[in-house]
Amino acid sequence: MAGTLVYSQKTELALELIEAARALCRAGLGNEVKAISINNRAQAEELASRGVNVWSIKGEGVAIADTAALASVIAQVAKELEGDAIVLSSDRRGKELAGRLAAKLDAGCLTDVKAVETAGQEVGLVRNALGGATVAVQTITSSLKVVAFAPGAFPCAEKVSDSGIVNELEITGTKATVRMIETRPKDAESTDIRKAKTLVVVGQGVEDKEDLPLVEELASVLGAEIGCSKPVATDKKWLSEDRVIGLSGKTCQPELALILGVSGQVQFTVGIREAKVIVSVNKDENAYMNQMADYVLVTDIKKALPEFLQALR
Ligand SMILES: Cc1cc2nc3c(=O)[nH]c(=O)nc-3n(C[C@H](O)[C@H](O)[C@H](O)COP(=O)(O)OP(=O)(O)OC[C@H]3O[C@@H](n4cnc5c(N)ncnc54)[C@H](O)[C@@H]3O)c2cc1C
Repeated sequence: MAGTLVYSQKTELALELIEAARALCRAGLGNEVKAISINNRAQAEELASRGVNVWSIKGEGVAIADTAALASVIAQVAKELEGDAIVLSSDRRGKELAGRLAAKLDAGCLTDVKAVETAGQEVGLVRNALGGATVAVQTITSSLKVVAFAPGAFPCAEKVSDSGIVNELEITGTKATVRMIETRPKDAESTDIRKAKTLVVVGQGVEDKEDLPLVEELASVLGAEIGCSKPVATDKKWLSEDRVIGLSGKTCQPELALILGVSGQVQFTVGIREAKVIVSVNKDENAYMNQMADYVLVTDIKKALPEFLQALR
């Protein structure tokens, strides 16, 4: 038995993956967590401070956006270190990397994994199935496994006094397939709604864009972040995609979710069902969202928004 290899270019996610990989080891997959860091010495040291040995790889010309080149590098390292499992983050880039690596290494692969269980003699990987309507425990039967964990599924590994070792490794001959022309920071409104204690959620029931400032004011009075259903971001483009809740967005666990005009399709509710208190405002008393809510207000949002603000200001 050899190692479980962890990689994410984002340090916070890599720290979560260390805990995920430890859970895999406890369940019987691999006996040592090892981390990979590519062209990022500072990250390598941060990971080592969590008590894992790190391979800090210098890959000339390997850009983070170049998932084909990243996959080549990680595949080489996995062979060298005789990894049993490669653990990635199920964010956009991580999912692409997972598929590429699995194909390169002839490994089985699961993405969007939320937890680890033992399933008989096997390691069970817990993930949503049937579009989020149910939860399944699945196993990978190939000897080498690629597992991508949902961001936030595990807490970040804590610093320990006994740091791991940072090993330098140079990889040459990787062919870059992407040329980086420019990098830009995300726009200022970008946020991580997964961390919000209170969420005001905009659904398509918020029919007029002119009502968004009222929603923003309501969020500000409540000290809340704004989330949304998918069509509000992807079809209407009123809010950024990193605010989408659900299967193709984020899974949130706020103390309070005030949900404005969301019908409650399973692809949405899978991302909010762990909220402590759900309030649904919907003019349709039979909306699915209301079945999950702790409190339901059957009314038109146009009427509810000013009244909420008047009561809370
Ligand atoms: C593979 C796949 C992945 C998906 N992933 C996601 C995902 O991650 N997140 C997501 O959200 N969706 C996702 N979807 C889409 C999902 O199925 C729904 O289409 C979407 O959630 C609907 O958004 P909505 O509830 O805002 O809009 P609608 O379904 O149109 O619902 C609007 C609601 O507002 C109410 N309403 C209308 N006007 C008013 C008013 N004036 N006052 C009060 N209430 C009003 C209506 O009664 C209705 O209940 C996915 C779909 C697929 C196929």
